[in-house]
Amino acid sequence: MRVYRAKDYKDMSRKAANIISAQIILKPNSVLGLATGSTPIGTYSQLVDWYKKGDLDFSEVTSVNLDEYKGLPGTNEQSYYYFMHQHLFDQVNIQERHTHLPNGMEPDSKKECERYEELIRSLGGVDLQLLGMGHNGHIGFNEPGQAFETGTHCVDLQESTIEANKRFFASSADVPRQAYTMGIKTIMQAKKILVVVSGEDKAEIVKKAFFGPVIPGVPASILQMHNDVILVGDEAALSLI
Ligand SMILES: N[C@@H]1[C@@H](O)[C@H](O)[C@@H](COP(=O)(O)O)O[C@@H]1O
Repeated sequence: MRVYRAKDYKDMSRKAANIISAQIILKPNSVLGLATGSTPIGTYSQLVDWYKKGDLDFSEVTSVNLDEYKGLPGTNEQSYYYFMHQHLFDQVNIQERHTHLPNGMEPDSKKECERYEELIRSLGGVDLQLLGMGHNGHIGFNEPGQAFETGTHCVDLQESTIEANKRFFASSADVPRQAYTMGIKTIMQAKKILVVVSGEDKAEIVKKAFFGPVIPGVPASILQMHNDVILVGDEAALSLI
């Protein structure tokens, strides 16, 4: 694992965007695994900026997102579909048909998870997977305790995750209780993984995930077993390592 220390959130975003940008320049038809959450917003905005300056071209890029709330339509502002269109897809020249997320409106979990897993396989896998990390070490929506070997599946969100994400909803009662997410196995199959972390509140989990034992209780700890992981964090998030 390589660790890039950034001085603040802006610097972290620029460093992460640089890595994604290099990926696209070296392989214009890359399959990017994308993430939501507040941490990668600055990374997306930096990519949009470079695109607008003419330095990046997304026309051949394909994207597959990590996860989506079950039961939220793409028109809902809290859906990850909406988030991705707002922060990236609508602002660059990626082709809509090349952008993929789990379909939160598919009620049949088995059917949707199989479709998504098959889609990723048919694309030849993910070249670069961007990840944020929850306070309990979740990646995507893989909550602590789940088996490392799962593919895309439907999860019951933990109370702490619902609490953390309620800031985006009117109340915690409005936060969906389930989500579709790529599994740990799906994530680990990506050729390269880029993790972004920011803020003092992530320092403890960063230490546990990257320097503690590899255990299902800390889902992100499995990343220690991947042979091409880059961790980009700001001073605060990396303060304990
Ligand atoms: N499903 C997403 C994760 O992919 C993300 O990593 C996490 C942390 O979000 P933030 O970056 O806002 O701390 O939030 C959500 O639960």
